[in-house]
Amino acid sequence: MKAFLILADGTVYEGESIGSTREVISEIVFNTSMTGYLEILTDPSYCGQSVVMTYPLIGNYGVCYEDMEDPESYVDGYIVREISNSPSNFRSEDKLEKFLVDHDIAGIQGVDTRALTKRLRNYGTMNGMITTNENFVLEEVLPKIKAYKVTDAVKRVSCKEKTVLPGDGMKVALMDFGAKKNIAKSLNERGCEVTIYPAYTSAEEIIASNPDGIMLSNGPGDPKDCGPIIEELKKLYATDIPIFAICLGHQLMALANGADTRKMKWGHRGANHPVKDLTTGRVYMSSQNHGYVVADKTVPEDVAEISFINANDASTEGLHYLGKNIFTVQFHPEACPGPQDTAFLFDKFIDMMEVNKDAEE
Ligand SMILES: NC(=O)CC[C@H](N)C(=O)O
Repeated sequence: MKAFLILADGTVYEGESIGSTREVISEIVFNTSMTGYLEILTDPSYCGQSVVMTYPLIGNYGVCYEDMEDPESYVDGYIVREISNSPSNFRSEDKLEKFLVDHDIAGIQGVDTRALTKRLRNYGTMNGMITTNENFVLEEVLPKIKAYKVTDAVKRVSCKEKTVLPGDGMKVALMDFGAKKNIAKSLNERGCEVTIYPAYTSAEEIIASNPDGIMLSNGPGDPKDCGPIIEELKKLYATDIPIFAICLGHQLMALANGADTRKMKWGHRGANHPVKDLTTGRVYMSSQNHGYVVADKTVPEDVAEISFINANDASTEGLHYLGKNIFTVQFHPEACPGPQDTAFLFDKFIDMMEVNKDAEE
């Protein structure tokens, strides 16, 4: 069956329908990872978006359900050059197309994803519609496409009740704004007892549970849509509890402290984004998925300093809060997919919690 991708600028790409045949309007973003498609499809930060994979053959090692970063997929649409129908991998349990059907993801293959990505780079991230309706009327659908905005995303993806992963090390409260599984796992593997809290849990409840540290997760949408959460983070900042934050968590902590965020032209989504540690000068490869960023020069100088920058475009990739046990990063130290170069940041967080706990005793 034919399928069409219609961009907000009126460009139409014709391809073949894969996965669900439902019609979706979403934000169209591209990811440059060569592998890790299942981790990408189950990263809750893509809620309300359709993902274009720039690598031309996707699905060639099948579906390994263990690799999922969330039991659900919040990706609306999936755009590829070619989907593999003959996966070859001893871990594979299914074909990728079955996964797209099972999770109601509207897919399209046969798209010139290079041309599409160039367009998104030149004009910036755009909304788009994926449809199997051959009789669409461009003038009718374009206003709807243009009007689309990702809303209430954190509420949709966050857990509804708190859960505990037992451990006999440091006690960590993980705020789930749409957390990828490997964040809790990375802490738990290092012995931490991880309590995962719904995004809208009050600061009072977190503080009353007396955690050794607080982890703020990644998550979807515009950070400025999370006003009530930002208010709670201000209260958490005011305590002496060590805090480590990733991606959306990093953006929200910056907003809670007087900095600003802005939407990037096309964002960073891939598994080889170089980030430079400004203390040592060393560059690490990182996994990334973000469309917003902490705006340059908006971080109050007496509150935090920039710890990492992106080596490609010099945008802010990390903050270290002055006089506080708080550090935050825009990239993904939990990887999945992607290089594990920056996993040492979890060890840094654990050291920080231990030193802080010793000092208190
Ligand atoms: N992975 C994330 O946490 C993304 C944060 C935010 N939704 C952005 O796109 O910038």
